[in-house]
Amino acid sequence: MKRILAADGMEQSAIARLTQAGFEVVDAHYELPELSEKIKEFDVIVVRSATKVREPLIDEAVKGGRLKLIIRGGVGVDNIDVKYAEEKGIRVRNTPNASSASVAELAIGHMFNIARFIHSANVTMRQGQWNKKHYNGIELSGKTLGLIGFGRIAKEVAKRAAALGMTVIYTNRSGPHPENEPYTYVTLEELFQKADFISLHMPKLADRPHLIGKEEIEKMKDGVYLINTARGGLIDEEALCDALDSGKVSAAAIDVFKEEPTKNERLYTHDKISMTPHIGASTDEAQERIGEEIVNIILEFFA
Ligand SMILES: NC(=O)C1=CN([C@@H]2O[C@H](COP(=O)(O)OP(=O)(O)OC[C@H]3O[C@@H](n4cnc5c(N)ncnc54)[C@H](O)[C@@H]3O)[C@@H](O)[C@H]2O)C=CC1
Ligand SMILES: O=C(O)CCC(=O)C(=O)O
Repeated sequence: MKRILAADGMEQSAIARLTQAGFEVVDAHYELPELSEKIKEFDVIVVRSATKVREPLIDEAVKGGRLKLIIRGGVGVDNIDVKYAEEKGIRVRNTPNASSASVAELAIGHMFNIARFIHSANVTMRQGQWNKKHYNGIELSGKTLGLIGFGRIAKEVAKRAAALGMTVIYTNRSGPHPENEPYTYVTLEELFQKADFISLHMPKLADRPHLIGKEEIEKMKDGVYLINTARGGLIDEEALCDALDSGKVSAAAIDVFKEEPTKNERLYTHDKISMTPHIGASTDEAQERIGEEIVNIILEFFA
């Protein structure tokens, strides 16, 4: 019987379908070094973002001679040493489509938060304060939203932002494409100059720690709003805090952190940041779709 380790949880309906199809699913999270031993007993490991599948763990799996497939229940595979696994004959798959709408909705929600101080007002009202005078915000309507990366999630953000009356510009690695109309392609430099809101929707960089640091922030409009629901560290956290303190950046929204859970106290105590603990894909709908995709990948793989 093929054995599947759901290392970071899996939808019950997906577990039921796999069990029905004759697989044994173990829904358990192990930390290293225990995971290095456990992984030898499985044909498939399914992870979200908590479990890191790095070279040493892959070496242990290879010693076990059983692991054939690593599935990332999600989009970003930066927690898996993909090339190394594939070199060792272990396939790596992800579920690229399942969570786009959920992440897009979270990004838009964060934009409303920071434009209207919703995140701060929630905190201060719970403390018994009535800070009406402090919370004069701005409208999203009429503002320019710059999207960095224009893949599945950014396209969902663009649709929603356009419906709110925002002008959407984007930049990505592949350049302009007629399919992306009516949104306007710009270079990264142009985007920095033109955007009132900047939202990141691209993978973690392989060759450098961050995309946006002090220098890049200086090129942006005064009072810009930054949103990162992509990957932690794409915006340098210290440079961001400095820019929030100086007022160069009006406010920021962050779902993803350089280290998770974040220990950056300056960041998580900053009242100009609307933050969530990496919950972009944490909706019933996204997790159901992810579960379905995982089942389909496994059934197809072992067909
Ligand atoms: N907060 C959360 O829970 C979630 C976060 N994510 C993150 O969102 C990212 C984007 O997801 P999708 O839109 O589904 O991916 P996608 O693969 O559909 O799109 C990625 C886009 O980024 C662009 N890109 C890649 N490298 C770039 C660079 N150096 N500069 C500019 N553009 C670049 C690509 O050309 C493409 O347009 C994922 O890589 C993942 O890190 C994804 C799902 C959930
Ligand atoms: O599994 C999660 O909750 C994280 C989702 C994510 O970041 C991704 O799919 O890339």
